[in-house]
Amino acid sequence: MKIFNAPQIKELDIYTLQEQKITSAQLMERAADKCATWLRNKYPIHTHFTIFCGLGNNGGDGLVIARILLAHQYKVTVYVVKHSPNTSPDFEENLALLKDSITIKTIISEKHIPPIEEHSVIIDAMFGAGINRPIEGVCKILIDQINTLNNQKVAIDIPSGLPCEVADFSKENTILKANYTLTFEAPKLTFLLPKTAHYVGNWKILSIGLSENYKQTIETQYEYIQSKDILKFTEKRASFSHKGTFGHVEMIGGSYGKMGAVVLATKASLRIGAGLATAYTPNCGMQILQTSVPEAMWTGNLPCEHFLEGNYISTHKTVGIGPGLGIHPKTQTFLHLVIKATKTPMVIDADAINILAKNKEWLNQIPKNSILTPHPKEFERLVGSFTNETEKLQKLRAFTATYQCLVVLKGAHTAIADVNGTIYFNSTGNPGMATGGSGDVLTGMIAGLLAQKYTPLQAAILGVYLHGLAGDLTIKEIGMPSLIASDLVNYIGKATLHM
Ligand SMILES: NC(=O)C1=CN([C@@H]2O[C@H](COP(=O)(O)OP(=O)(O)OC[C@H]3O[C@@H](n4cnc5c(N)ncnc54)[C@H](OP(=O)(O)O)[C@@H]3O)[C@@H](O)[C@H]2O)[C@H](O)CC1
Ligand SMILES: [K+]
Repeated sequence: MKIFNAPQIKELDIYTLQEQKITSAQLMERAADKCATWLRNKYPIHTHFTIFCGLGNNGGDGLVIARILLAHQYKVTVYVVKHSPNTSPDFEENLALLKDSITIKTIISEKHIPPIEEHSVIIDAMFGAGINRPIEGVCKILIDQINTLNNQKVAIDIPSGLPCEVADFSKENTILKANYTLTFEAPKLTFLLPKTAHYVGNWKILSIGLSENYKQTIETQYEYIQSKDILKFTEKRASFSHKGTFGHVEMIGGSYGKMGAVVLATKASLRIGAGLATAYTPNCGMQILQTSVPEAMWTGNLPCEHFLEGNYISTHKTVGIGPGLGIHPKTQTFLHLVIKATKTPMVIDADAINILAKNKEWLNQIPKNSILTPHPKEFERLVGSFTNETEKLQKLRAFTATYQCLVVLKGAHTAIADVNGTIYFNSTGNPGMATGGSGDVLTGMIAGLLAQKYTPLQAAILGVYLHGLAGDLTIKEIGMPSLIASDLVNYIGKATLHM
């Protein structure tokens, strides 16, 4: 699903009105009706709503929602925050319609800000996608006050003050903190970024029937990955397949005391469907690997006992490297040899990333279209520090362009940055997955998919999506705090049933 910025949403609106031969007021009615339906399903009939409306179309949505809720016997109080002489035509039209049903109160200055009933649900329809500068004056005072209240707060389209994309003013801006956000058609970029996501609460996408034809023509820098995006490229197995059909993963890593990471990654590569897997570890890993993953083969390189060192000869398998690797100087040299000897895309994780961060001149030598899977701290080691989300995304794009690789930046809504600059955000996963070994499982899954001849972008997207889904399925059974990385491996199979 594409993620649009504010000008793109406007374009899409205008095209939709022409294509469907409807007025903007009819589109507003459709959008507000979706919100009202959601509210009616969630809140029982005696619920009181306090709706704060701005003067543009977000405010117009609020007025229509009020009209619909009133018609369904809800108790509704509406305030229009009059911060400017300008109003939108659809706001005016709906203000006139609502005036027939209730008295609408106006907030012009601080003294008009009302006390709010303790159990009233606050609907935020002050500013939506049209926000273009910091909020000041009476709106700021009102939002600051609302943010101190424990009432449930439902934002329409976007919490007031939050831009669709990160803007220069978002850092010091006043933003309403919602429990729920009912957003139209597609999520906004700021819903997916760590510094701004907490304003949005639980968000729901409400489809308002914008032109699918026109969406196809809009080029976006961001996408949101859902199950239907995955289904486009997953492949069924042909009847006459054999284990060679599904590739051979070579999982390189491990050091004394950190062998579990390779166990998890190797198992995950097999669970996601690689035909064969070989774990490549120091000698101290041989018995551990052979016992805990009997399906995999083992190889090492004498005389490395506790960490990998020495020579490396490629056997042209699909390489994943990093889990449990350590950063011993001899291991660093070994990693350089692996990178130079490997000619096809590889998965680079954990200490392999940390070693590259110490030896940046080697980055130019990694095979084209390789996939690096850093967590935020590892990413920072690679690209240097960043002060805000815009800078982080810029650095992410610059990195993939410079080194012609993909980056999987792990976290809530893991971001997959393609070589061409598109960034895909994941929709699966949960905080229970913030646990040791979770990343090693992901490395194994992506390597296993690469071995099965998915393209690097497909392998990264599919691996991240299914990894998150395995986590979501796990917590349904055992809860979040109990989730450990081995559970993720065990639930890969169930996750793939959704493909
Ligand atoms: N396709 C859709 O998604 C649909 C969305 N709808 C709703 O429409 C809004 C967007 O409406 P819009 O009128 O464009 O914008 P807003 O209501 O968010 O803002 C109105 C004006 O407010 C001014 N503004 C901006 N920032 C500030 C500020 N900090 N302080 C004061 N005023 C501000 C600005 O006008 P200026 O001329 O003053 O610059 C805005 O234009 C969308 O979010 C949905 O809720 C439709 O209802 C259906 C289709
Ligand atoms: K809003």
